[in-house]
Amino acid sequence: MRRGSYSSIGRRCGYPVHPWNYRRTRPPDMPCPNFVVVLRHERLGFYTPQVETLISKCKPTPDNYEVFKSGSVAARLFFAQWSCVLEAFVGLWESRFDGDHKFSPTLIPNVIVPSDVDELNDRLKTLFIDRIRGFIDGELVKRWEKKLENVSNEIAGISASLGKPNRIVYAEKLNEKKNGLKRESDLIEKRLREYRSALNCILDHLGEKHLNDSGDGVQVFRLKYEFNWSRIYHLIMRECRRLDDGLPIYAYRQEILCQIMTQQVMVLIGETGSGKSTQLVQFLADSGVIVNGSIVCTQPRKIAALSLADRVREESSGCYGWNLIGCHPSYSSAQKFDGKVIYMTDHCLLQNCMNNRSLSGISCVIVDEAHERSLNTDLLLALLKHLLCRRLDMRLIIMSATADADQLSEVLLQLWNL
Ligand SMILES: Nc1ncnc2c1ncn2[C@@H]1O[C@H](COP(=O)(O)OP(=O)(O)OP(=O)(O)O)[C@@H](O)[C@H]1O
Repeated sequence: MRRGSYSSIGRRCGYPVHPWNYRRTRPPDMPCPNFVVVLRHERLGFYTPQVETLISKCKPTPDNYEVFKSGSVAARLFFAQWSCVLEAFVGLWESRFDGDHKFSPTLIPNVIVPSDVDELNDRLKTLFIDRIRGFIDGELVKRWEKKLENVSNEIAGISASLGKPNRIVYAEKLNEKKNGLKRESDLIEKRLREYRSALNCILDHLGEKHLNDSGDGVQVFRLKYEFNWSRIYHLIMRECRRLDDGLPIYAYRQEILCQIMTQQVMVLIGETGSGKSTQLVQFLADSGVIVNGSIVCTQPRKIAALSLADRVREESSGCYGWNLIGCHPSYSSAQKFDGKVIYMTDHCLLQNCMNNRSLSGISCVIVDEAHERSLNTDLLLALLKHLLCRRLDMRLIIMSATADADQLSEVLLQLWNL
């Protein structure tokens, strides 16, 4: 036996002990475990049958466990042996990737040995790298490549038709269709490139070499040195969902990030539903382009601010800490900018701006639906103009679905020259 219970061998060997004292929370008849695997669920709810099934399939079986009927922790599995917890923990992540359950396992050791942490990280690195490689050449990518092939065949067919004598009206129609298909094919290629560069960025973090370059030189994820397996898992899955959804803005992620890195003000125009309001904040928060301070996205209406915050929280579940996506639908003097992304009404930001002229705590302001040109938006933009001169670290992004970018820039210049 490599190690006994925490109270005997763990202490005798002088291993450091995890600050969380399990003796306080474990059931009275349960011996103090050396290792605890916590199974968390992103959504609060009741999942006793699912978690019981998962535990029954866990190999090796835990020495003991607790199942919770509600809350974010679904269960805690207790192990005495390192070899057992290691196999069980890696197995739980494997089955998570296989889609057998939706619980994120976290290991809390009561007895910490650095070589154990290294062993666990090595095993998980191998598993994650293997799965990422699978995703890079997976079914989803093949489906998009097939679509790309079909579009290319269609373009070739139209080019062949255009080579024959045609009536002018018909030739114009064919040309229009060909241009549309070319745009679609470009978009698919760019989306695939974004997807690969995001997964390669995670491979980099895991210390794995890869052949493809990471696009425009912008890191789409800013990952800390230590491995947060749950976060990495959710980032991978969100990339797969993004490719699957095929929102137009995804194809331009690195281009947009490059612009924001180098320019203080940017005007972003995209058709309705292209993903501006929900995706851009996440791109910024992931990439670390906006390092300190919050990213504030203003909306003309409260309902839009609340619904977007909910949507982004749902989409990015597991990718950031708990309260990092917030919403301030109305102004309060006690408001703090402690979230990474905050949706608010333009009226609320204007009030904040009047009371805190330097907008300390905010590093990026996104003014959405700028074409609506409300009085609040215009006043806000006027105040932001002065602020941008003082705060060179600050970024302003003006977004609209319907406006012409040049026309909007012109209006802004006029407004700022007043
Ligand atoms: N609260 C929500 N619930 C469900 N789906 C949503 C929600 N908000 C956005 N979506 C979906 O997410 C996608 C991107 O929406 P998003 O609002 O980011 O686009 P947009 O370019 O900002 O559009 P608009 O210019 O109309 O604001 C759309 O397909 C939309 O249907």
